[in-house]
Amino acid sequence: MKIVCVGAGSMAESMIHGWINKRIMQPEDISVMNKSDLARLQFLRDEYGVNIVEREKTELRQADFVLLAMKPKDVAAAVGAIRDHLTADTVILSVVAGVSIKTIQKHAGLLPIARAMPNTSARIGKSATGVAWSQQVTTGKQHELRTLLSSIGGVTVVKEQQLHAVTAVAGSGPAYVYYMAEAMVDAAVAQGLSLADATKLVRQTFDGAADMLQQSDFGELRQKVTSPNGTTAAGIAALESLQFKETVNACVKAAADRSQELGREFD
Ligand SMILES: NC(=O)C1=CN([C@@H]2O[C@H](COP(=O)(O)OP(=O)(O)OC[C@H]3O[C@@H](n4cnc5c(N)ncnc54)[C@H](OP(=O)(O)O)[C@@H]3O)[C@@H](O)[C@H]2O)C=CC1
Ligand SMILES: O=C(O)[C@@H]1CCC=N1
Repeated sequence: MKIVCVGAGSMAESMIHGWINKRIMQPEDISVMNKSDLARLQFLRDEYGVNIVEREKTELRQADFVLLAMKPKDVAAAVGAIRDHLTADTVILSVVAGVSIKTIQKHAGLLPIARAMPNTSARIGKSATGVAWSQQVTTGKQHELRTLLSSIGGVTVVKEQQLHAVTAVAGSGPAYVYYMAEAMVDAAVAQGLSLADATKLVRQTFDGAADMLQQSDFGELRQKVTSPNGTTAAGIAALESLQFKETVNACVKAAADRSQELGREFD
């Protein structure tokens, strides 16, 4: 299997790292290209052993999958520059937020398109990825896609329209978790801990809780920590009085709305 990554930023790197780490892909079967940043391509070549797409772009003709990993605003130009080098059975795998299969086909022609929404935990094989594909993607290619995506984490097949929600909760999700971790460190420092101790304690708390989340119901886990009239109950009451769940709902809704908006803006 050969893959060309069009767009070589943080998402492409996370996926490349995951594929190579899990030995799903050999580095020599992966090629990278971007708009102008040659130093970035050279870094990826030196770090992972991948190829840089040559001026003639022959790598594209040989590709089974072409990963689109640029910002939504750059899709039209990027696809325009590669479309004449693609064959009819190249599958385009887009991780671009918001931009629909229909829009990509408008630029690329009626090729098989898959849209996936991974997150940066792909780097350590722990992405939460949602995926949808067009009817042109054959059963064999669907199987290869699942192999590719499951090598970077868990895969959930959804309807294309549901990718906005997947993006809002799982694509952007790691950033919310990091933000919560930052807030907990700040709060711990305000309660008298050193920054180093606060950071160590919060890191370990997230690590343990993330493992526990795999084993039981979320609400049950919370109940087990919460003694009647104890410290956790006091903390959760403060979160409730400040409408924490409503705040999280507003956060996920804003991200999903932005995903829809990006889709409209770059159609
Ligand atoms: N970061 C994340 O957590 C996630 C991101 N995504 C999606 O992945 C996509 C990429 O995000 P991310 O990796 O963070 O972005 P980056 O800004 O890190 O990388 C964008 C890449 O696109 C390249 N590019 C821009 N224009 C073109 C072009 N015309 N032809 C070829 N390459 C081009 C840039 O090249 P150059 O530097 O030369 O301009 C750069 O390599 C986005 O659409 C985002 O929605 C999806 C899931 C998670
Ligand atoms: O912020 C973004 O637009 C991208 C999509 C999901 C994560 N990062």
